[in-house]
Amino acid sequence: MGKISDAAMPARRRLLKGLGLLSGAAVVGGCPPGAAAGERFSPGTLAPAAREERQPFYGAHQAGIVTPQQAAMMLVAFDVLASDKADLVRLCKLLTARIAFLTQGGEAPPTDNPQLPPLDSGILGAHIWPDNLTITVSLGASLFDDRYGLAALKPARLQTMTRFPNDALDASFCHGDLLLQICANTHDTVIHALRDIVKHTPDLLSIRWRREGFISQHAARSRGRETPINLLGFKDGSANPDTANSRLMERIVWVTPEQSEPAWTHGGSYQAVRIIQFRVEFWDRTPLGMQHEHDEPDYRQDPQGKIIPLDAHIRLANPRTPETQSSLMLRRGYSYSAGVTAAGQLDMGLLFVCYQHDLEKGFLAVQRRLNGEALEEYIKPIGGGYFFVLPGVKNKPDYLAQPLLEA
Ligand SMILES: C=CC1=C(C)c2cc3[nH]c(cc4nc(cc5[nH]c(cc1n2)c(C)c5CCC(=O)O)C(CCC(=O)O)=C4C)c(C)c3C=C
Ligand SMILES: [Fe+2]
Repeated sequence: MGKISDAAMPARRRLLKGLGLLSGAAVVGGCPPGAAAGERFSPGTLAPAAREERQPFYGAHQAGIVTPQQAAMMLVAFDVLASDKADLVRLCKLLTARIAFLTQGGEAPPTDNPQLPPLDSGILGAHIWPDNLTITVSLGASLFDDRYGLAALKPARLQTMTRFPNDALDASFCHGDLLLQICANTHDTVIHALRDIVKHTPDLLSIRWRREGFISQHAARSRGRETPINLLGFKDGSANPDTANSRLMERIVWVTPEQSEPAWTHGGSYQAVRIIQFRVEFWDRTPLGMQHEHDEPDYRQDPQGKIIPLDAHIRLANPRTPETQSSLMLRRGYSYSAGVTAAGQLDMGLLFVCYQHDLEKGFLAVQRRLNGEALEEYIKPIGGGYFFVLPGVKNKPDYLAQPLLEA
């Protein structure tokens, strides 16, 4: 294995200075059911694993965004096959019913007739435990084409993801009419949920791409006290905004009536998804630099970048100036490990997911600042897309996307 040249060392040292080793103050988030009194969890940390744990389905916002991160996740993008708007309504009602059931749990439907296929995959046994499941539904810009007459109602900032300079996008891992972000305490529950939804929608949805993610078991076992470590070895998520602060979430994450957006979008959020492959073999051959995690940086005391270089990832991502306050976002990333690339390298990386009330001011502004950063030597974005997370379903007879489809 070749030794990395000296010339490459400062780049990695600089990266470490600006990444996990100066990761900002620990911020805390909501308190999930089943947590001990006083225990709080940030979005970058895991709730206690328990199959009885349940996230509410009904509410102003969908679950799975400010929800403390579960251990297992899957992103599944679909092409919608619905033949017309009425068929799209049928799909949304079906999704609502399945998600409401799966996230709250209950008895698996019995199969009385051995001649017929079973109604449930059976992989969770006779009882379907909620297992902290969330299924978050979002729509891609392509759903607002001429198929369903929704063009005039498209969220103002929703667009098709285009290539950034360091991207090597694989078309088979990009975009989609509809995206499900499925998260739970265990992968069994995530897979069961996917199979349930696919089984109920064969004429309405066709899978376009899929990726499974996880957060580190180390963080999982710490029950919220430690931020997950990503596959480059950085604590990732510690500088996230406080999800327990609902006023802050209104400002950063949720679309509100103050924005010039169609009324149906209020309570929803823009979601940017990026499948970012890491060059882990290269990274693992590069010497390490610093080793300490510090508190929230004060860039006003370091205008020349002597402590944190001006081009460090965290400084570019959030320069902490009054002008860049509008580009704050909530990150909810997961690691992925998916076999071997065609070039024989480990296919591992980050399923970067972030939420913001304005895609332009949030993800797009931040990614433009990050273009050309030193970290690019070790990463390659290969897929993803931009989506709009539907507002929550407030009450029982209502269904997902109803304000859009009945506008
Ligand atoms: C466009 C948005 C971002 C992309 C893409 C992104 C990729 C990326 N990030 C890391 C590792 C870390 N990022 C950290 C902080 C951080 N990153 C972004 C945005 C993107 N990152 C933001 C907005 C922030 C917060 C900055 C702040 O508020 O100070 C950190 C520090 C710890 C933390 O807060 O999470 C790490 C580590 C990798 C490896 C990566 C892609 C490969
Ligand atoms: Fe980052």
